[in-house]
Amino acid sequence: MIRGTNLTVRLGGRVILDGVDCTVRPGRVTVVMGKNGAGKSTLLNRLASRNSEGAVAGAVEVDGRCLSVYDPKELGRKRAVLAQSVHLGFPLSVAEVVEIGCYGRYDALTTRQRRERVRHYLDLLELTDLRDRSYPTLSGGEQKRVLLAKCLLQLDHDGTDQKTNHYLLLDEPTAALDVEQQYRFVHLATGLARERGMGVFAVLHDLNLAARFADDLIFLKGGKLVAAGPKASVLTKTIIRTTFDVDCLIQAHPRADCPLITTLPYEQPNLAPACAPQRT
Ligand SMILES: Nc1ncnc2c1ncn2[C@@H]1O[C@H](COP(=O)(O)OP(=O)(O)OP(=O)(O)O)[C@@H](O)[C@H]1O
Repeated sequence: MIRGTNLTVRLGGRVILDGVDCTVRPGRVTVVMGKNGAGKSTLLNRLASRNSEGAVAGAVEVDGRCLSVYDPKELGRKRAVLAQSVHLGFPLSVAEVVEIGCYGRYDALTTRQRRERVRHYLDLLELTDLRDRSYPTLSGGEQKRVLLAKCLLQLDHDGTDQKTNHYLLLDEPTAALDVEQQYRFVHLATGLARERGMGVFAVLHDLNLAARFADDLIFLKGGKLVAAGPKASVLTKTIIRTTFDVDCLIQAHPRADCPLITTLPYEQPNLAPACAPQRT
């Protein structure tokens, strides 16, 4: 389990994360939600990094050991992080970017084993046709899938350490994906949690994707925890209103075993130019 206690981050003279407690459990999908600037990426970075910028209080334990005592390679084999966006300044091919996922075990794998793994994850993420393309020339959604393939390869455990927990920390993984790819991704991530016992932590903006995808939810507002816990207990109208300042309806989904959330429109903003001539 990844356990964060009293996580407090101060940046640019402001408290960005304020005494947040949270857990990421193996075999479960935990989704963090909140408005822009609520502190979601900051929380993810704090859970993922040995030296997190601006951390002024709190502790992170990964499977009972303090995050800061992990050797970087050991930590890299235990958890992979998909950042919100990654810009490469040099033209690596798609296959080369995915192969970076082998870094933590580079010496332990033969060239053939590395190639096989790269091929497997390119295939899994439907990237085989793009394998020789230059990464910077890909679309945003294609780049996201390449980085996800790299993360999965990073956690590929060869069947040798099945009992070791692995964690996938994803910052807006579906943001640039088309509708089909979003749902393919959701099935892949939930499959990794259910079948391989992976602990998945994801920042999402889509309430319905979260309602379908998450086991546990964390709601943040202004760097503070609004609520955290199993989906059934925290996915409520009151918590959504407190977090997003938006009213909603929560109904049973007609086709899936999860809630369906409809956000309700609020007053239209006045779009008239500020200096519009007054009508007489
Ligand atoms: N290095 C920094 N210096 C100053 N302020 C920062 C720094 N990094 C982040 N912030 C501020 O911290 C707040 C939280 O940022 P964070 O990226 O965690 O938000 P978020 O909830 O992930 O937002 P979004 O949904 O827009 O991605 C924001 O107001 C942001 O401007």
